[in-house]
Amino acid sequence: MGPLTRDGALIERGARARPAPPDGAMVHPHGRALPLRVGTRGSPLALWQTRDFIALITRFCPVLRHFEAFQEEVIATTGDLVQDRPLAEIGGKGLFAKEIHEALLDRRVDFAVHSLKDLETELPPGIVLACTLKREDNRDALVLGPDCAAATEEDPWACLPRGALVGSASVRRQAQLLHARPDLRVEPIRGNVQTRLAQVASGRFGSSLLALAGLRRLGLEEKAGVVIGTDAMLPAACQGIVGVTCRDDDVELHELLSAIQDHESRAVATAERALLGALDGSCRTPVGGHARRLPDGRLMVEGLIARADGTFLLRRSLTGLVDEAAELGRELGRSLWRDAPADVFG
Ligand SMILES: NCc1[nH]cc(CCC(=O)O)c1CC(=O)O
Repeated sequence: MGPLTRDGALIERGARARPAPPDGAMVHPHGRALPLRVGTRGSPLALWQTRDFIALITRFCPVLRHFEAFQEEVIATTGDLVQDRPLAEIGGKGLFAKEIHEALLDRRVDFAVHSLKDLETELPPGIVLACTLKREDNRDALVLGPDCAAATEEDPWACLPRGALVGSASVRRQAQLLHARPDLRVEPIRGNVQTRLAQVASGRFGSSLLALAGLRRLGLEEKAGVVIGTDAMLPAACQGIVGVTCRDDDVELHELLSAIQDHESRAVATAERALLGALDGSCRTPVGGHARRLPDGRLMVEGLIARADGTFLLRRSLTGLVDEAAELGRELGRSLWRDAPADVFG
């Protein structure tokens, strides 16, 4: 195995997993059968993230570079299959991961790559979050249609005309937008990033809110008309972070995966997932979370809970030691939970 230090700037882009060679399983020095089967959703963003991860792990484990070491298994999830309704209506948690967890537990795949913000805080027994990658920018961005004005620095919403229709299926984005701009209308927009962009370009929606991370990974950053600062819109917990799951009894793979983990990202993910867990809302509950390291090394966690129509919004922060990331997130979550009206929990 090669050196396990990580240099985010050196990640190879666009590496592709290939099918296993016809002459059967290969064995790598730890006695493990190759190829390793990687579970992934099939959206362009999911595939990009999976291939980026394969490039990364290959970099740190050169032995995997010399073989056709990975095999992608594309898995359709409930979140992918239901395109005609907002996910909040379907209910339940982990709509983008259930089928992927099942594939892991059935040993149809060895590990899986996820957008961590779509992964439920309590994983099924037998599955662990083995690794989190360096966080991409976690801010949201406005994609602007032809009727929008030029963006200004001081007011990110000023470019939206009065009464404009904004496409978003996220109650978190909707609540914060309506809180700032009660004149706007928000209607659900679904589908992958490209589909949403097309619906703004066609005029069906005046604008849309998307994660900057997704646009950037897909090479579509120029579509971000305005990048919304976290003061104006608190991102979703773990937005911009890719996480990798495996079976907890797969000790050697777990070790390999956790060796390439980004520790900073793990700390903020731990705090943000604990915050989310403590709030215990339904997927109709608008919740935001953002943790970051301060220059003095401590961890600051910000959290937000709101009513979907924007008529209630509570935002607080808590600062503490990085080693207590989970406790910090949980305590902040509990404090928000105590002071939010019952109806926001859906
Ligand atoms: N729910 C879909 C989803 N899951 C992760 C991302 C963006 C990438 C990331 O957060 O890492 C997106 C698209 C979006 O919210 O615009």
